[in-house]
Amino acid sequence: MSAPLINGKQVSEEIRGALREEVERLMKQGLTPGLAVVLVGEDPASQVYVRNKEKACQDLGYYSEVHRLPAATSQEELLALVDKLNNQNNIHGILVQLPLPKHIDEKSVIDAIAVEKDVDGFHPVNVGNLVIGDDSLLPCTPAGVIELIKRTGIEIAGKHAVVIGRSNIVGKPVSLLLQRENATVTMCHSRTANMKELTKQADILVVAIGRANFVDASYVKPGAVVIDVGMNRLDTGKLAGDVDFASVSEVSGPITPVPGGVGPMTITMLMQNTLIAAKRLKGLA
Ligand SMILES: Nc1nc2c(c(=O)[nH]1)N[C@@H](CN(C=O)c1ccc(C(=O)N[C@@H](CCC(=O)O)C(=O)O)cc1)CN2
Repeated sequence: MSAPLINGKQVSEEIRGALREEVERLMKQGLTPGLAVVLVGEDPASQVYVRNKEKACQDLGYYSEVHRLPAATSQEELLALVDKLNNQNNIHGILVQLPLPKHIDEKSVIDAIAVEKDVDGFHPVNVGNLVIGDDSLLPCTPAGVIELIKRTGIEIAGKHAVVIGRSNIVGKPVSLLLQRENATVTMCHSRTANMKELTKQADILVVAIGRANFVDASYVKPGAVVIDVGMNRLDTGKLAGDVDFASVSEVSGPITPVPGGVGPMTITMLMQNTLIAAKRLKGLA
């Protein structure tokens, strides 16, 4: 490997340091940011992510509530909890961990979260504001991708960015955020013809297609920045990105590893969103 690593853990720690200091200042003004996380069921990966969110709150001095509900929880029960949290003054951010059990309609639950407490940035009003370029709470992983690129000292403006993947939670919002940073953006997806012809034009390649090791060196222009948003658990138990790191890092420029790249930024951006939401709700921003 010759390509420089983009270190998500390090960038994440830098941001958390600044958040910690800001929380200390806000607490002197009587504001403690509060985050409620709701987990339904026992998905092992979700349990780890929720525990890490709880730890991040403790580490940064936030108030936190974790609601662990049985898998058989009904949609009505979950909506009643969301309603209670919407009206709770010490809670500024609400996150319902995804995926939800199949009998619960994700959209109904996301739509029920108060827009100003939607620290996941998934509510249609926040998505709409992102599309038109108005102020909104940004989805955590896409916001983390942009922070990671910028804080590594990589210029986005004027670059050709190619995004592989068109999901509502990563591909679409990351494309919009790259445009907002003045990149020229091309989107590819599973039905794109001649994908390599497009990806080989990318100065910045963001991969979020959800297929382990999908992108190898033949997709990448020499020296291009490569951001791997993939997180695929292999049968061996190992975590793999959507990028074949060994192959791509032979030709690429700066590249994110998995783990240790975009992943750590997701929870850090959640903490940042919670702080922003708390300040807005208190009239301090
Ligand atoms: N309501 C939400 N649900 C889910 C989201 C989300 O943003 N909001 N994203 C993912 C899970 N996720 C946070 O919830 C998340 C995923 C991965 C990481 C992370 O730090 N990954 C590490 C590796 C961890 C491991 O070994 O498993 C890394 O990449 O270094 C943090 C958060 C789905 N659900």
